[in-house]
Amino acid sequence: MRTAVLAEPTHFELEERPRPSPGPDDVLVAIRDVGICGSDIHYYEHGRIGDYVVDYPLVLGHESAGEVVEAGENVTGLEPGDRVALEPGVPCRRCAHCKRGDYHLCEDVRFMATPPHDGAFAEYVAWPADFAYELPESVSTVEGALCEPLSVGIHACRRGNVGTGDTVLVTGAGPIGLLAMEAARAAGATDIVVSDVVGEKLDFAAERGADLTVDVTETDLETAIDEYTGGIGADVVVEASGADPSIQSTVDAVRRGGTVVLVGLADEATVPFDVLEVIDNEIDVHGSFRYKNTYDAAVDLLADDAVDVEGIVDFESPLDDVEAAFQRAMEPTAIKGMITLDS
Ligand SMILES: NC(=O)c1ccc[n+]([C@@H]2O[C@H](COP(=O)([O-])OP(=O)(O)OC[C@H]3O[C@@H](n4cnc5c(N)ncnc54)[C@H](O)[C@@H]3O)[C@@H](O)[C@H]2O)c1
Ligand SMILES: C[C@@H](O)[C@H](N)C(=O)O
Repeated sequence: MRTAVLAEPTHFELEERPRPSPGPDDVLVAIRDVGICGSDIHYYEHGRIGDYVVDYPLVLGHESAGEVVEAGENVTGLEPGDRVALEPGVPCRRCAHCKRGDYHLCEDVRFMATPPHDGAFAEYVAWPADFAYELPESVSTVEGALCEPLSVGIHACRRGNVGTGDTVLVTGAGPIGLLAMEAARAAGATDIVVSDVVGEKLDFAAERGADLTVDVTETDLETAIDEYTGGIGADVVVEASGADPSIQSTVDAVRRGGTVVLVGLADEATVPFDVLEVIDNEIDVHGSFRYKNTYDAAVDLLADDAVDVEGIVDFESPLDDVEAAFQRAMEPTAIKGMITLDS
């Protein structure tokens, strides 16, 4: 099968590799669409993210969907011809975290495209059937692939307990912020404010329904939120930029008794943070790591047309052009590139 392999920093090679064989509990999936995520770009450019260091060659891509072509002997509920979204992190199922139900915190998770595990920029992937979610007729495989970043947004909104009538501030209008905005709206938020430092990103967020956008290079975020909420502050802040100033501003923008959800990964582990504001204002600060039990919800939201994910895709490229696609994805105004594979 054709496979795009990251052979060295900033260089892919197209290789012929053997088609994987599904185990008894797996499905073999002919991949149709794979999104390019910021973490793929980071591995492409820098060869590492924190302690995860690429041992070349590595297959990138973890936002994937395709068509089942073979099902292992124990698989029930999926058969050849079914279209599925693949949840990329398969946990050990045995550790204390898995047994508590926090399978996304499993330390032995096999997560696609996270060293040393290969991802989905390939014609076929064999994957455990219980981490493959059937897509109804009305949901495309592009949408199936985007269940992954949508899941990050759903999990963040669950961590923030976003509810009916809430005002939610999303800081950062990249794919994660835009899809957190979708998830917040679907969870009942009626007012969504989005901040960024790039005007084009904010224009795009406004086109997609943000009620207010704030360019923090021009306007003070706390002042803008105060004006919008009559001095109260946002009920929930979802921090989706990873930028230090944005992380610091969350505690000023949230209301007393509100919740801050930290999704964006800061460059450094330590960011100065006003803990007295957190204490005096009883602010709940939650980390949000990947997701758990979100794929069924993501597929249902898509089937109900309750979220728009496909609209964030700004270009599609074939597997053969993966290198050019990554170069394009690195442009400052790019949002989401999609690698498409022929049937
Ligand atoms: N916690 C998790 O499980 C998880 C999962 C996926 C991604 N992430 C992280 O979430 C973040 C967002 O991911 P993405 O793919 O959307 O990234 P992205 O780089 O595409 O988007 C980040 C956005 O933040 C904007 N930004 C920069 N400085 C800002 C500031 N001071 N205020 C407001 N916005 C600012 C950028 O212009 C950009 O539009 C990244 O840090 C990523 O690593 C975390
Ligand atoms: C969750 C996923 O999208 C993220 N890029 C990660 O590797 O954790």
